[in-house]
Amino acid sequence: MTQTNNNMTVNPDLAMERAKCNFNVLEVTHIFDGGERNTLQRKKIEDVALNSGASKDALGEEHMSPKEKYENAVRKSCIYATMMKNELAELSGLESFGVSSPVIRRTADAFFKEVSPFLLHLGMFVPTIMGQCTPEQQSYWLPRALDMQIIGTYAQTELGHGTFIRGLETTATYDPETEEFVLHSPTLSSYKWWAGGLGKTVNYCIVVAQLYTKGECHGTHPFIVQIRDEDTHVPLPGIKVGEIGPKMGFNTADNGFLGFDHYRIPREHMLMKNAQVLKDGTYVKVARHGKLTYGTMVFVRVVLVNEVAFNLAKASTIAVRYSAIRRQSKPKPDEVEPQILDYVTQQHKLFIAIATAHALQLCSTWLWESFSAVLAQMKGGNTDTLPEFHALSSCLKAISTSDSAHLIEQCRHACGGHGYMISSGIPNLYNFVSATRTYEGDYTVLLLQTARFLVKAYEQAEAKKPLTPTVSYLAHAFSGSRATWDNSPDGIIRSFQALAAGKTAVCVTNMRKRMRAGLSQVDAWEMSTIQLVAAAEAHCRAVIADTYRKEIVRLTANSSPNVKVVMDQLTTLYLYYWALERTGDLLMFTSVSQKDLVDLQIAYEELLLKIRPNAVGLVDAFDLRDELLHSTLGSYDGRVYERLMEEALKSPMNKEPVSDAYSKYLRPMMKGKL
Ligand SMILES: CC/C=C\C/C=C\C/C=C\C/C=C\CCCCC(=O)SCCNC(=O)CCNC(=O)[C@H](O)C(C)(C)COP(=O)(O)OP(=O)(O)OC[C@H]1O[C@@H](n2cnc3c(N)ncnc32)[C@H](O)[C@@H]1OP(=O)(O)O
Ligand SMILES: Cc1cc2nc3c(=O)[nH]c(=O)nc-3n(C[C@H](O)[C@H](O)[C@H](O)COP(=O)(O)OP(=O)(O)OC[C@H]3O[C@@H](n4cnc5c(N)ncnc54)[C@H](O)[C@@H]3O)c2cc1C
Repeated sequence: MTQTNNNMTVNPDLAMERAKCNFNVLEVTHIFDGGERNTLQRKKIEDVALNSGASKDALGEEHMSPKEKYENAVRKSCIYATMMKNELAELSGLESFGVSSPVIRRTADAFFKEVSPFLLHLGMFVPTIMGQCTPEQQSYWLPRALDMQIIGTYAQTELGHGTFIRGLETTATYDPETEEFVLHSPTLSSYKWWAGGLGKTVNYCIVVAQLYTKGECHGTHPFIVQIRDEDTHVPLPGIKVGEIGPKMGFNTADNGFLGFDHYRIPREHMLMKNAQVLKDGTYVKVARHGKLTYGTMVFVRVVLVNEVAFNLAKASTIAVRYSAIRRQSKPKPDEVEPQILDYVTQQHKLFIAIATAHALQLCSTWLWESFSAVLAQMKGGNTDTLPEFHALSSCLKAISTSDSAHLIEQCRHACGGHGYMISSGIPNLYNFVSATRTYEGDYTVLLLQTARFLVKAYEQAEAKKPLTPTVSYLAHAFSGSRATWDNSPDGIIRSFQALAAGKTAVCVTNMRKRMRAGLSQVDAWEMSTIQLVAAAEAHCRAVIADTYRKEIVRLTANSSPNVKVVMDQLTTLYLYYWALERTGDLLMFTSVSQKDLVDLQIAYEELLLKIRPNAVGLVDAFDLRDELLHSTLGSYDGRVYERLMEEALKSPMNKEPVSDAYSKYLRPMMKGKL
């Protein structure tokens, strides 16, 4: 066993990997964090939040009953929220604590193997108050929410409808006599369903309901609604609320249901930034864009790209470290069993996960900056950039969550049987991230939103009208010849854009054909949706590839030579991987030949070998403390087998030498006395 500086006993294979790494790990950490200052600030926050040991459980969460798990999660949420109000608020340098800080959010992961019941309070309740309230409403609600005097959630989805918001059934009918809204759930399918924290934790929620005033329906609007007594926490009369039951993950989030029986709230509890109902019941539209009430969803879609990048970084750290200590099979009889990381197929499974974590992390920062610019313009009354941003955030949310879920599962495959243990950390990561593909807008549904934008942009390009930046490549779609293949990074990115343009053109052509053949526009669109989803996916891959490449070139401009090399290798790997995944499309839409593709495969395999010696260094650069990983397989010291055994011995099943099930069932059955 090798000793490190701080006297930690480290598995010798991992120690060897670290000795072999040829680049400065800290420099890459700074790139991933967005600069040295951010790294220092993150570390300070982690030290304060995690060094006290407050995040630890006496008994592993996985051995608790559902009720114990929930109560334990509330206990730790309260500890963490108190830390946020006190020590962490100042350190995080945020005006309003925690609300948009990925570091605060990530540090919280040390406290929860699943999720906090407060996630929706900070993730959607507070952002909705910030985004949908008038200044007067904000000054009343925001301090109470930030100080955790009230805890809230976001109740939009109903039993009958999640995707189709316009189809929601909950009604909010204005009564000018009492200046109140009457909230009502007219059917079983109108019951709110899913909101995180609603089951047992929150006392307030944002409710999205169909607004009726003066006998007219004005569509869905948000309302802030008290559902439990602020002192006793008992549900208020007219409210039917509870928890929806066990799920694949999110089992500490007490997702809930909620129904209203003619439940009254004051007029001022409608969130009135974008639309108002006056005392006499007159409806006044304030916003210049009809979809601004969907703003919180757009915010969360942006946040999620960062969230899944972080979770993928965790899974790849676990799987790469484990692959460095795990030895299996004997391809060369005279040599020792190799580390499984030496198998090229293993590298193929894992290095794309590292590269994707980088790509998504950098895209998320870029997306956040674009979002801030759109918000700043909207403050000045200009909503022109919103359609492009909605299209962009929709596809990035869809692809980042779907790719991350797939790659986390691939990391589990890479860990063999031990990856299936809860204690490996990977099942919880997968259960969490696979939900992100569905919530906040399902994958297919969001890609079809992007496709709407692409088709419109294509028609603009056809009419030689100006295009917005992310689709400017469509201007080249009418050259009449296939894009020229060239295997440089810029050449591959141009090919990805040609794929997206080509697929969009095919969709438009097919829809026009179908309409000429007599189909309505809606039916022609529906018949083309498989290809429209593929076009939007191709567009998103082009955007991610282009952004990742540009950002890495920019961020490594002053890096040391070896960091430049390894970062360049990772971006190239990302481009080769996706080119090889899409060979059929490249053959359709570019001049690539069979020989070019065979050469590209060989170049890809050689690149894997070049990255191999730096693999552990690359995941170390994510700088994920053991407390965040929650993993027997991925800890920094690589004491995998010791940890697996330690965890197994904690199982309550091992507390008694003979299980009660023996005398109750096994013995009678074996003795023929059952
Ligand atoms: C410290 C802690 C800090 C942070 C927390 C950290 C992490 C938090 C992470 C996560 C939070 C935790 C958990 C979240 C749990 C999940 C919560 C939820 O799921 S809430 C519910 C979410 N629900 C959805 O997302 C529903 C999806 N459906 C829709 O968005 C819409 O219904 C639709 C599919 C977009 C369709 O809408 P609609 O029918 O109204 O519109 P049309 O299709 O007819 O389109 C008309 C026109 O409008 C454009 N448009 C649609 N949406 C938008 C938008 N948002 N912005 C701008 N424009 C929009 C659309 O493109 C059309 O344009 P056109 O083509 O006509 O020009
Ligand atoms: C863990 C978790 C937490 C959640 N938390 C919250 C919360 O806090 N608050 C809240 O309000 N909601 C929450 N939700 C609900 C979530 O937002 C919805 O489940 C999600 O938006 C998908 O909607 P749906 O369930 O209605 O799916 P559906 O729309 O019924 O989707 C089912 C299938 O139909 C397809 N489909 C639907 N419409 C179309 C279409 N137009 N074209 C093609 N295909 C289509 C979808 O692609 C999907 O494959 C949560 C969900 C989960 C899983």
